[in-house]
Amino acid sequence: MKKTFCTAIVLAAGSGKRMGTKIAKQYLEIDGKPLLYYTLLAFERSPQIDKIILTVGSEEQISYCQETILRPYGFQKVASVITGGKERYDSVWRGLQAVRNDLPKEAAEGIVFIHDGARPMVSEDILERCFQDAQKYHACVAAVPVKDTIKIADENGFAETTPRRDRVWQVQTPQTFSFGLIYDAYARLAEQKDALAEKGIQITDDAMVVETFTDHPVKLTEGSYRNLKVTTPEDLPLAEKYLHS
Ligand SMILES: Nc1ccn([C@@H]2O[C@H](COP(=O)(O)OP(=O)(O)OP(=O)(O)O)[C@@H](O)[C@H]2O)c(=O)n1
Ligand SMILES: C[C@](O)(CO)[C@H](O)COP(=O)(O)O
Repeated sequence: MKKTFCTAIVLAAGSGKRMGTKIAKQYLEIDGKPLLYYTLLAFERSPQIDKIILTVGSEEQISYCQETILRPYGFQKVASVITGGKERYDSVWRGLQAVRNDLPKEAAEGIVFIHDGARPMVSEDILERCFQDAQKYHACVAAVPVKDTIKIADENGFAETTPRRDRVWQVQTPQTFSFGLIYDAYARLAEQKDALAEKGIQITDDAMVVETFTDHPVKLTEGSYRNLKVTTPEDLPLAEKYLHS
């Protein structure tokens, strides 16, 4: 049976403000290699992934990635390196358009994995589970049950509500979709993002775009507590520990 074409959009166009380092966090090194190397390696090695679209922060970063990561380490699946946008969702939208414009038509008939470049610990097991669930449900996100009690705050910083902990999940990436579903949802976001911003609606993940513009349910797929997003300084030694274990 013909394999479903799978594309990964790896997001690395952020500036890493919360990390507080001079260079963007995705280029911080572990064992002499940038974090982004490890993220790309997971998708390069995955038998599910056919092509990768990489979004970076600038034209200079395109050259930097090609010369210091893609060429030296022989990444074959990276089909395009493009510049992202101001917000994460802008970068995703540019990546989705690249899938449609730069890749064979099978890509737009297949599945797309949208993944944070700052999550270098993504495993083949997670990719496989996301592939299976995306084939079955057409929309899924890697996620783990929260361990702490979560509270929703009011505007004054007081606890307002406490959701049932057994119904609260901490969402990760990849966020994986049938390409047409996520492309059409993002096309509507592109038209309405200013109106949403005026209403104070923050689009912080891709599932939200599907939830906002479609009635399609999004499956929560088992991720891993090791699949952390390197965001603040204390995350780096943890990522290093996980990479070595
Ligand atoms: N305009 C943006 C913003 C973020 N990202 C990417 O999306 C992922 C998750 O975003 P986040 O962890 O917030 O990264 P930054 O935006 O770089 O971090 P910060 O918010 O601390 O600046 C990262 O791999 C980041 O590079 C992106 O491609 N384009
Ligand atoms: C998409 C995400 O990784 C899911 O947890 C998260 O929302 C990204 O947020 P960020 O502020 O762009 O890192």
